[in-house]
Amino acid sequence: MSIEKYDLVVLGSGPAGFSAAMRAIDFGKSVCLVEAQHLGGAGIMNGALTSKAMWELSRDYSIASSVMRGYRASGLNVDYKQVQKTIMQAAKQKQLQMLSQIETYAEPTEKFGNITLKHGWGKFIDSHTIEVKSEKNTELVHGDNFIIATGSRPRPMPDVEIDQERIIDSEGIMNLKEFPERMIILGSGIIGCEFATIFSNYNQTEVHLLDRQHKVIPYEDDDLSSFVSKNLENNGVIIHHTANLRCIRKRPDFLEVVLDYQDGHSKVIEVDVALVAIGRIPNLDNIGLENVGIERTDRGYLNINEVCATDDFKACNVFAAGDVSGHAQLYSVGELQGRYIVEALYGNLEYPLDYSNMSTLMFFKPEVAAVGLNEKACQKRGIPYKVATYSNSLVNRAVAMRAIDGFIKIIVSDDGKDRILGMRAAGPQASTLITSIAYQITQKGTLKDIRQNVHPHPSISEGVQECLRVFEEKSIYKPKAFPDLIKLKSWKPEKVKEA
Ligand SMILES: Cc1cc2nc3c(=O)[nH]c(=O)nc-3n(C[C@H](O)[C@H](O)[C@H](O)COP(=O)(O)OP(=O)(O)OC[C@H]3O[C@@H](n4cnc5c(N)ncnc54)[C@H](O)[C@@H]3O)c2cc1C
Ligand SMILES: NC(=O)c1ccc[n+]([C@@H]2O[C@H](COP(=O)([O-])OP(=O)(O)OC[C@H]3O[C@@H](n4cnc5c(N)ncnc54)[C@H](O)[C@@H]3O)[C@@H](O)[C@H]2O)c1
Repeated sequence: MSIEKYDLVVLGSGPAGFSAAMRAIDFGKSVCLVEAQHLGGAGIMNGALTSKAMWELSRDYSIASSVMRGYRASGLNVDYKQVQKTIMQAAKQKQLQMLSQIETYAEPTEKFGNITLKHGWGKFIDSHTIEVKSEKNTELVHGDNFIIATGSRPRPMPDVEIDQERIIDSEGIMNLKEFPERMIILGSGIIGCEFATIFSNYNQTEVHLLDRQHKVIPYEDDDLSSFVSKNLENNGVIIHHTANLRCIRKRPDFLEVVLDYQDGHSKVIEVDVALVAIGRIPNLDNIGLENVGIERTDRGYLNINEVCATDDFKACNVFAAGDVSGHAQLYSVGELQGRYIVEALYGNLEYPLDYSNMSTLMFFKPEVAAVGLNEKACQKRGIPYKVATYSNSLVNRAVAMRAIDGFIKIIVSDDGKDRILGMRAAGPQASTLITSIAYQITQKGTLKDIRQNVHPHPSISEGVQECLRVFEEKSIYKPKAFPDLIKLKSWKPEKVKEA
């Protein structure tokens, strides 16, 4: 059997694998991209793009059905099948762009390398060979270097069998035939809260959300968790705080869900669909890790170093990027790592891999964005900080939009240096606002560095400007006049550490 040879072989075409492959052709390399399922991985299908398409559509619907804006739409109705069709059009559009680029670079040119896409399951035979197995055939592929970018899948819930019809996870959303009348979402992290937002926006489904703790998105500070909880409830979501799932009994026409609360009482509810969203686990089974001597961490991820190598850089030809790496499971992290590996291999590394400025966008109602440290993280690390909060209800643009629900919260170090440590933004355009502070975190910026920036009017970003002014007691609107809307406080550990 003849073996095709490549400079770089990438397992998985999600954000991590695709970005690595595309960066490698910039360096004139021959690349083989192996994909077992959907081109684009969870970055496109059953993941980031499809869920965001669904969120956007649900938000439009929710705005159209509102009655507080001087208009009242009549005859408004929504059809799940049509919604699904629109989402699939979005996914298809993106996949066709990816395919078009792959086809454009099928042959090498003087300046660029070339890329070959193979559909099939990739598995290491040895450290320079993988087997690619599809329904039609099995072939061997040789590579000088490899990147494992096989992503993640939903974490199974003990004793809950996913049938992807009535008991689904995020991979089964597209299998639903219509809006369920009643639904429970198990897990109140980002995916759980995003789908609770989406289904409650459509107002066709009675949405229950199981939250094992007191607050949803438990890793965030209490003010943000409470804000998200309150808004979900205002949108009609029934949140079962401090509840654990005992079991789901499948009846012919409904599911019987038994919940046990921390205070000892239990509740039985009836729903039509249960959606499990309790985290994601890496796809590392049956890819031949044992044939290349790579071990997994206690948490099941790949043990990678500062350049995403699975061993000492000079001795290593197997790298890992994206959700398998054990870093935050975000599209941008996968892209960053994938591109970084290629630059480490074929280019000159100009800066170390930096995760401190990675923003997380959460598509709730309203949207929420996070970058850098929050109060919980500062306190855990013993970092003294000051924190200012500024409500959107004082920001003219938000007032004009009639969308005053939200706030800006910025944290700076309280060590005389005033270094920007983190920001949380909730409200319209939060996803755009976060990048200015993310940039300051990358640049190790201080309050002094950014206070000269003048923000245009009327913009939501004026809230960031005012929030920064609060630290120096120079804001136009004052905490004394609006104690509930503008806040400044500080925290110091007993033993102070450097930020
Ligand atoms: C519902 C949902 C919403 C999300 N929303 C966001 C968001 O708004 N913003 C954000 O930043 N992140 C979001 N994420 C997370 C984001 O999608 C992931 O972090 C990202 O897709 C991970 O990229 P990756 O390349 O590591 O893996 P993946 O995207 O999972 O891609 C891995 C690919 O590898 C393939 N593969 C697996 N094993 C093999 C094998 N042996 N051989 C060949 N191919 C293989 C898989 O089929 C898959 O296509 C969301 C995730 C979900 C599930
Ligand atoms: N907008 C975005 O950036 C975005 C959107 C969706 C997903 N993602 C990524 O996908 C990853 C997975 O999302 P997720 O929401 O599934 O995970 P998550 O880690 O954000 O949240 C999981 C939730 O499930 C709860 N949980 C865990 N085990 C449970 C159990 N047995 N019973 C009840 N609750 C349980 C946890 O307490 C937590 O609240 C995230 O870490 C995130 O990085 C990102």
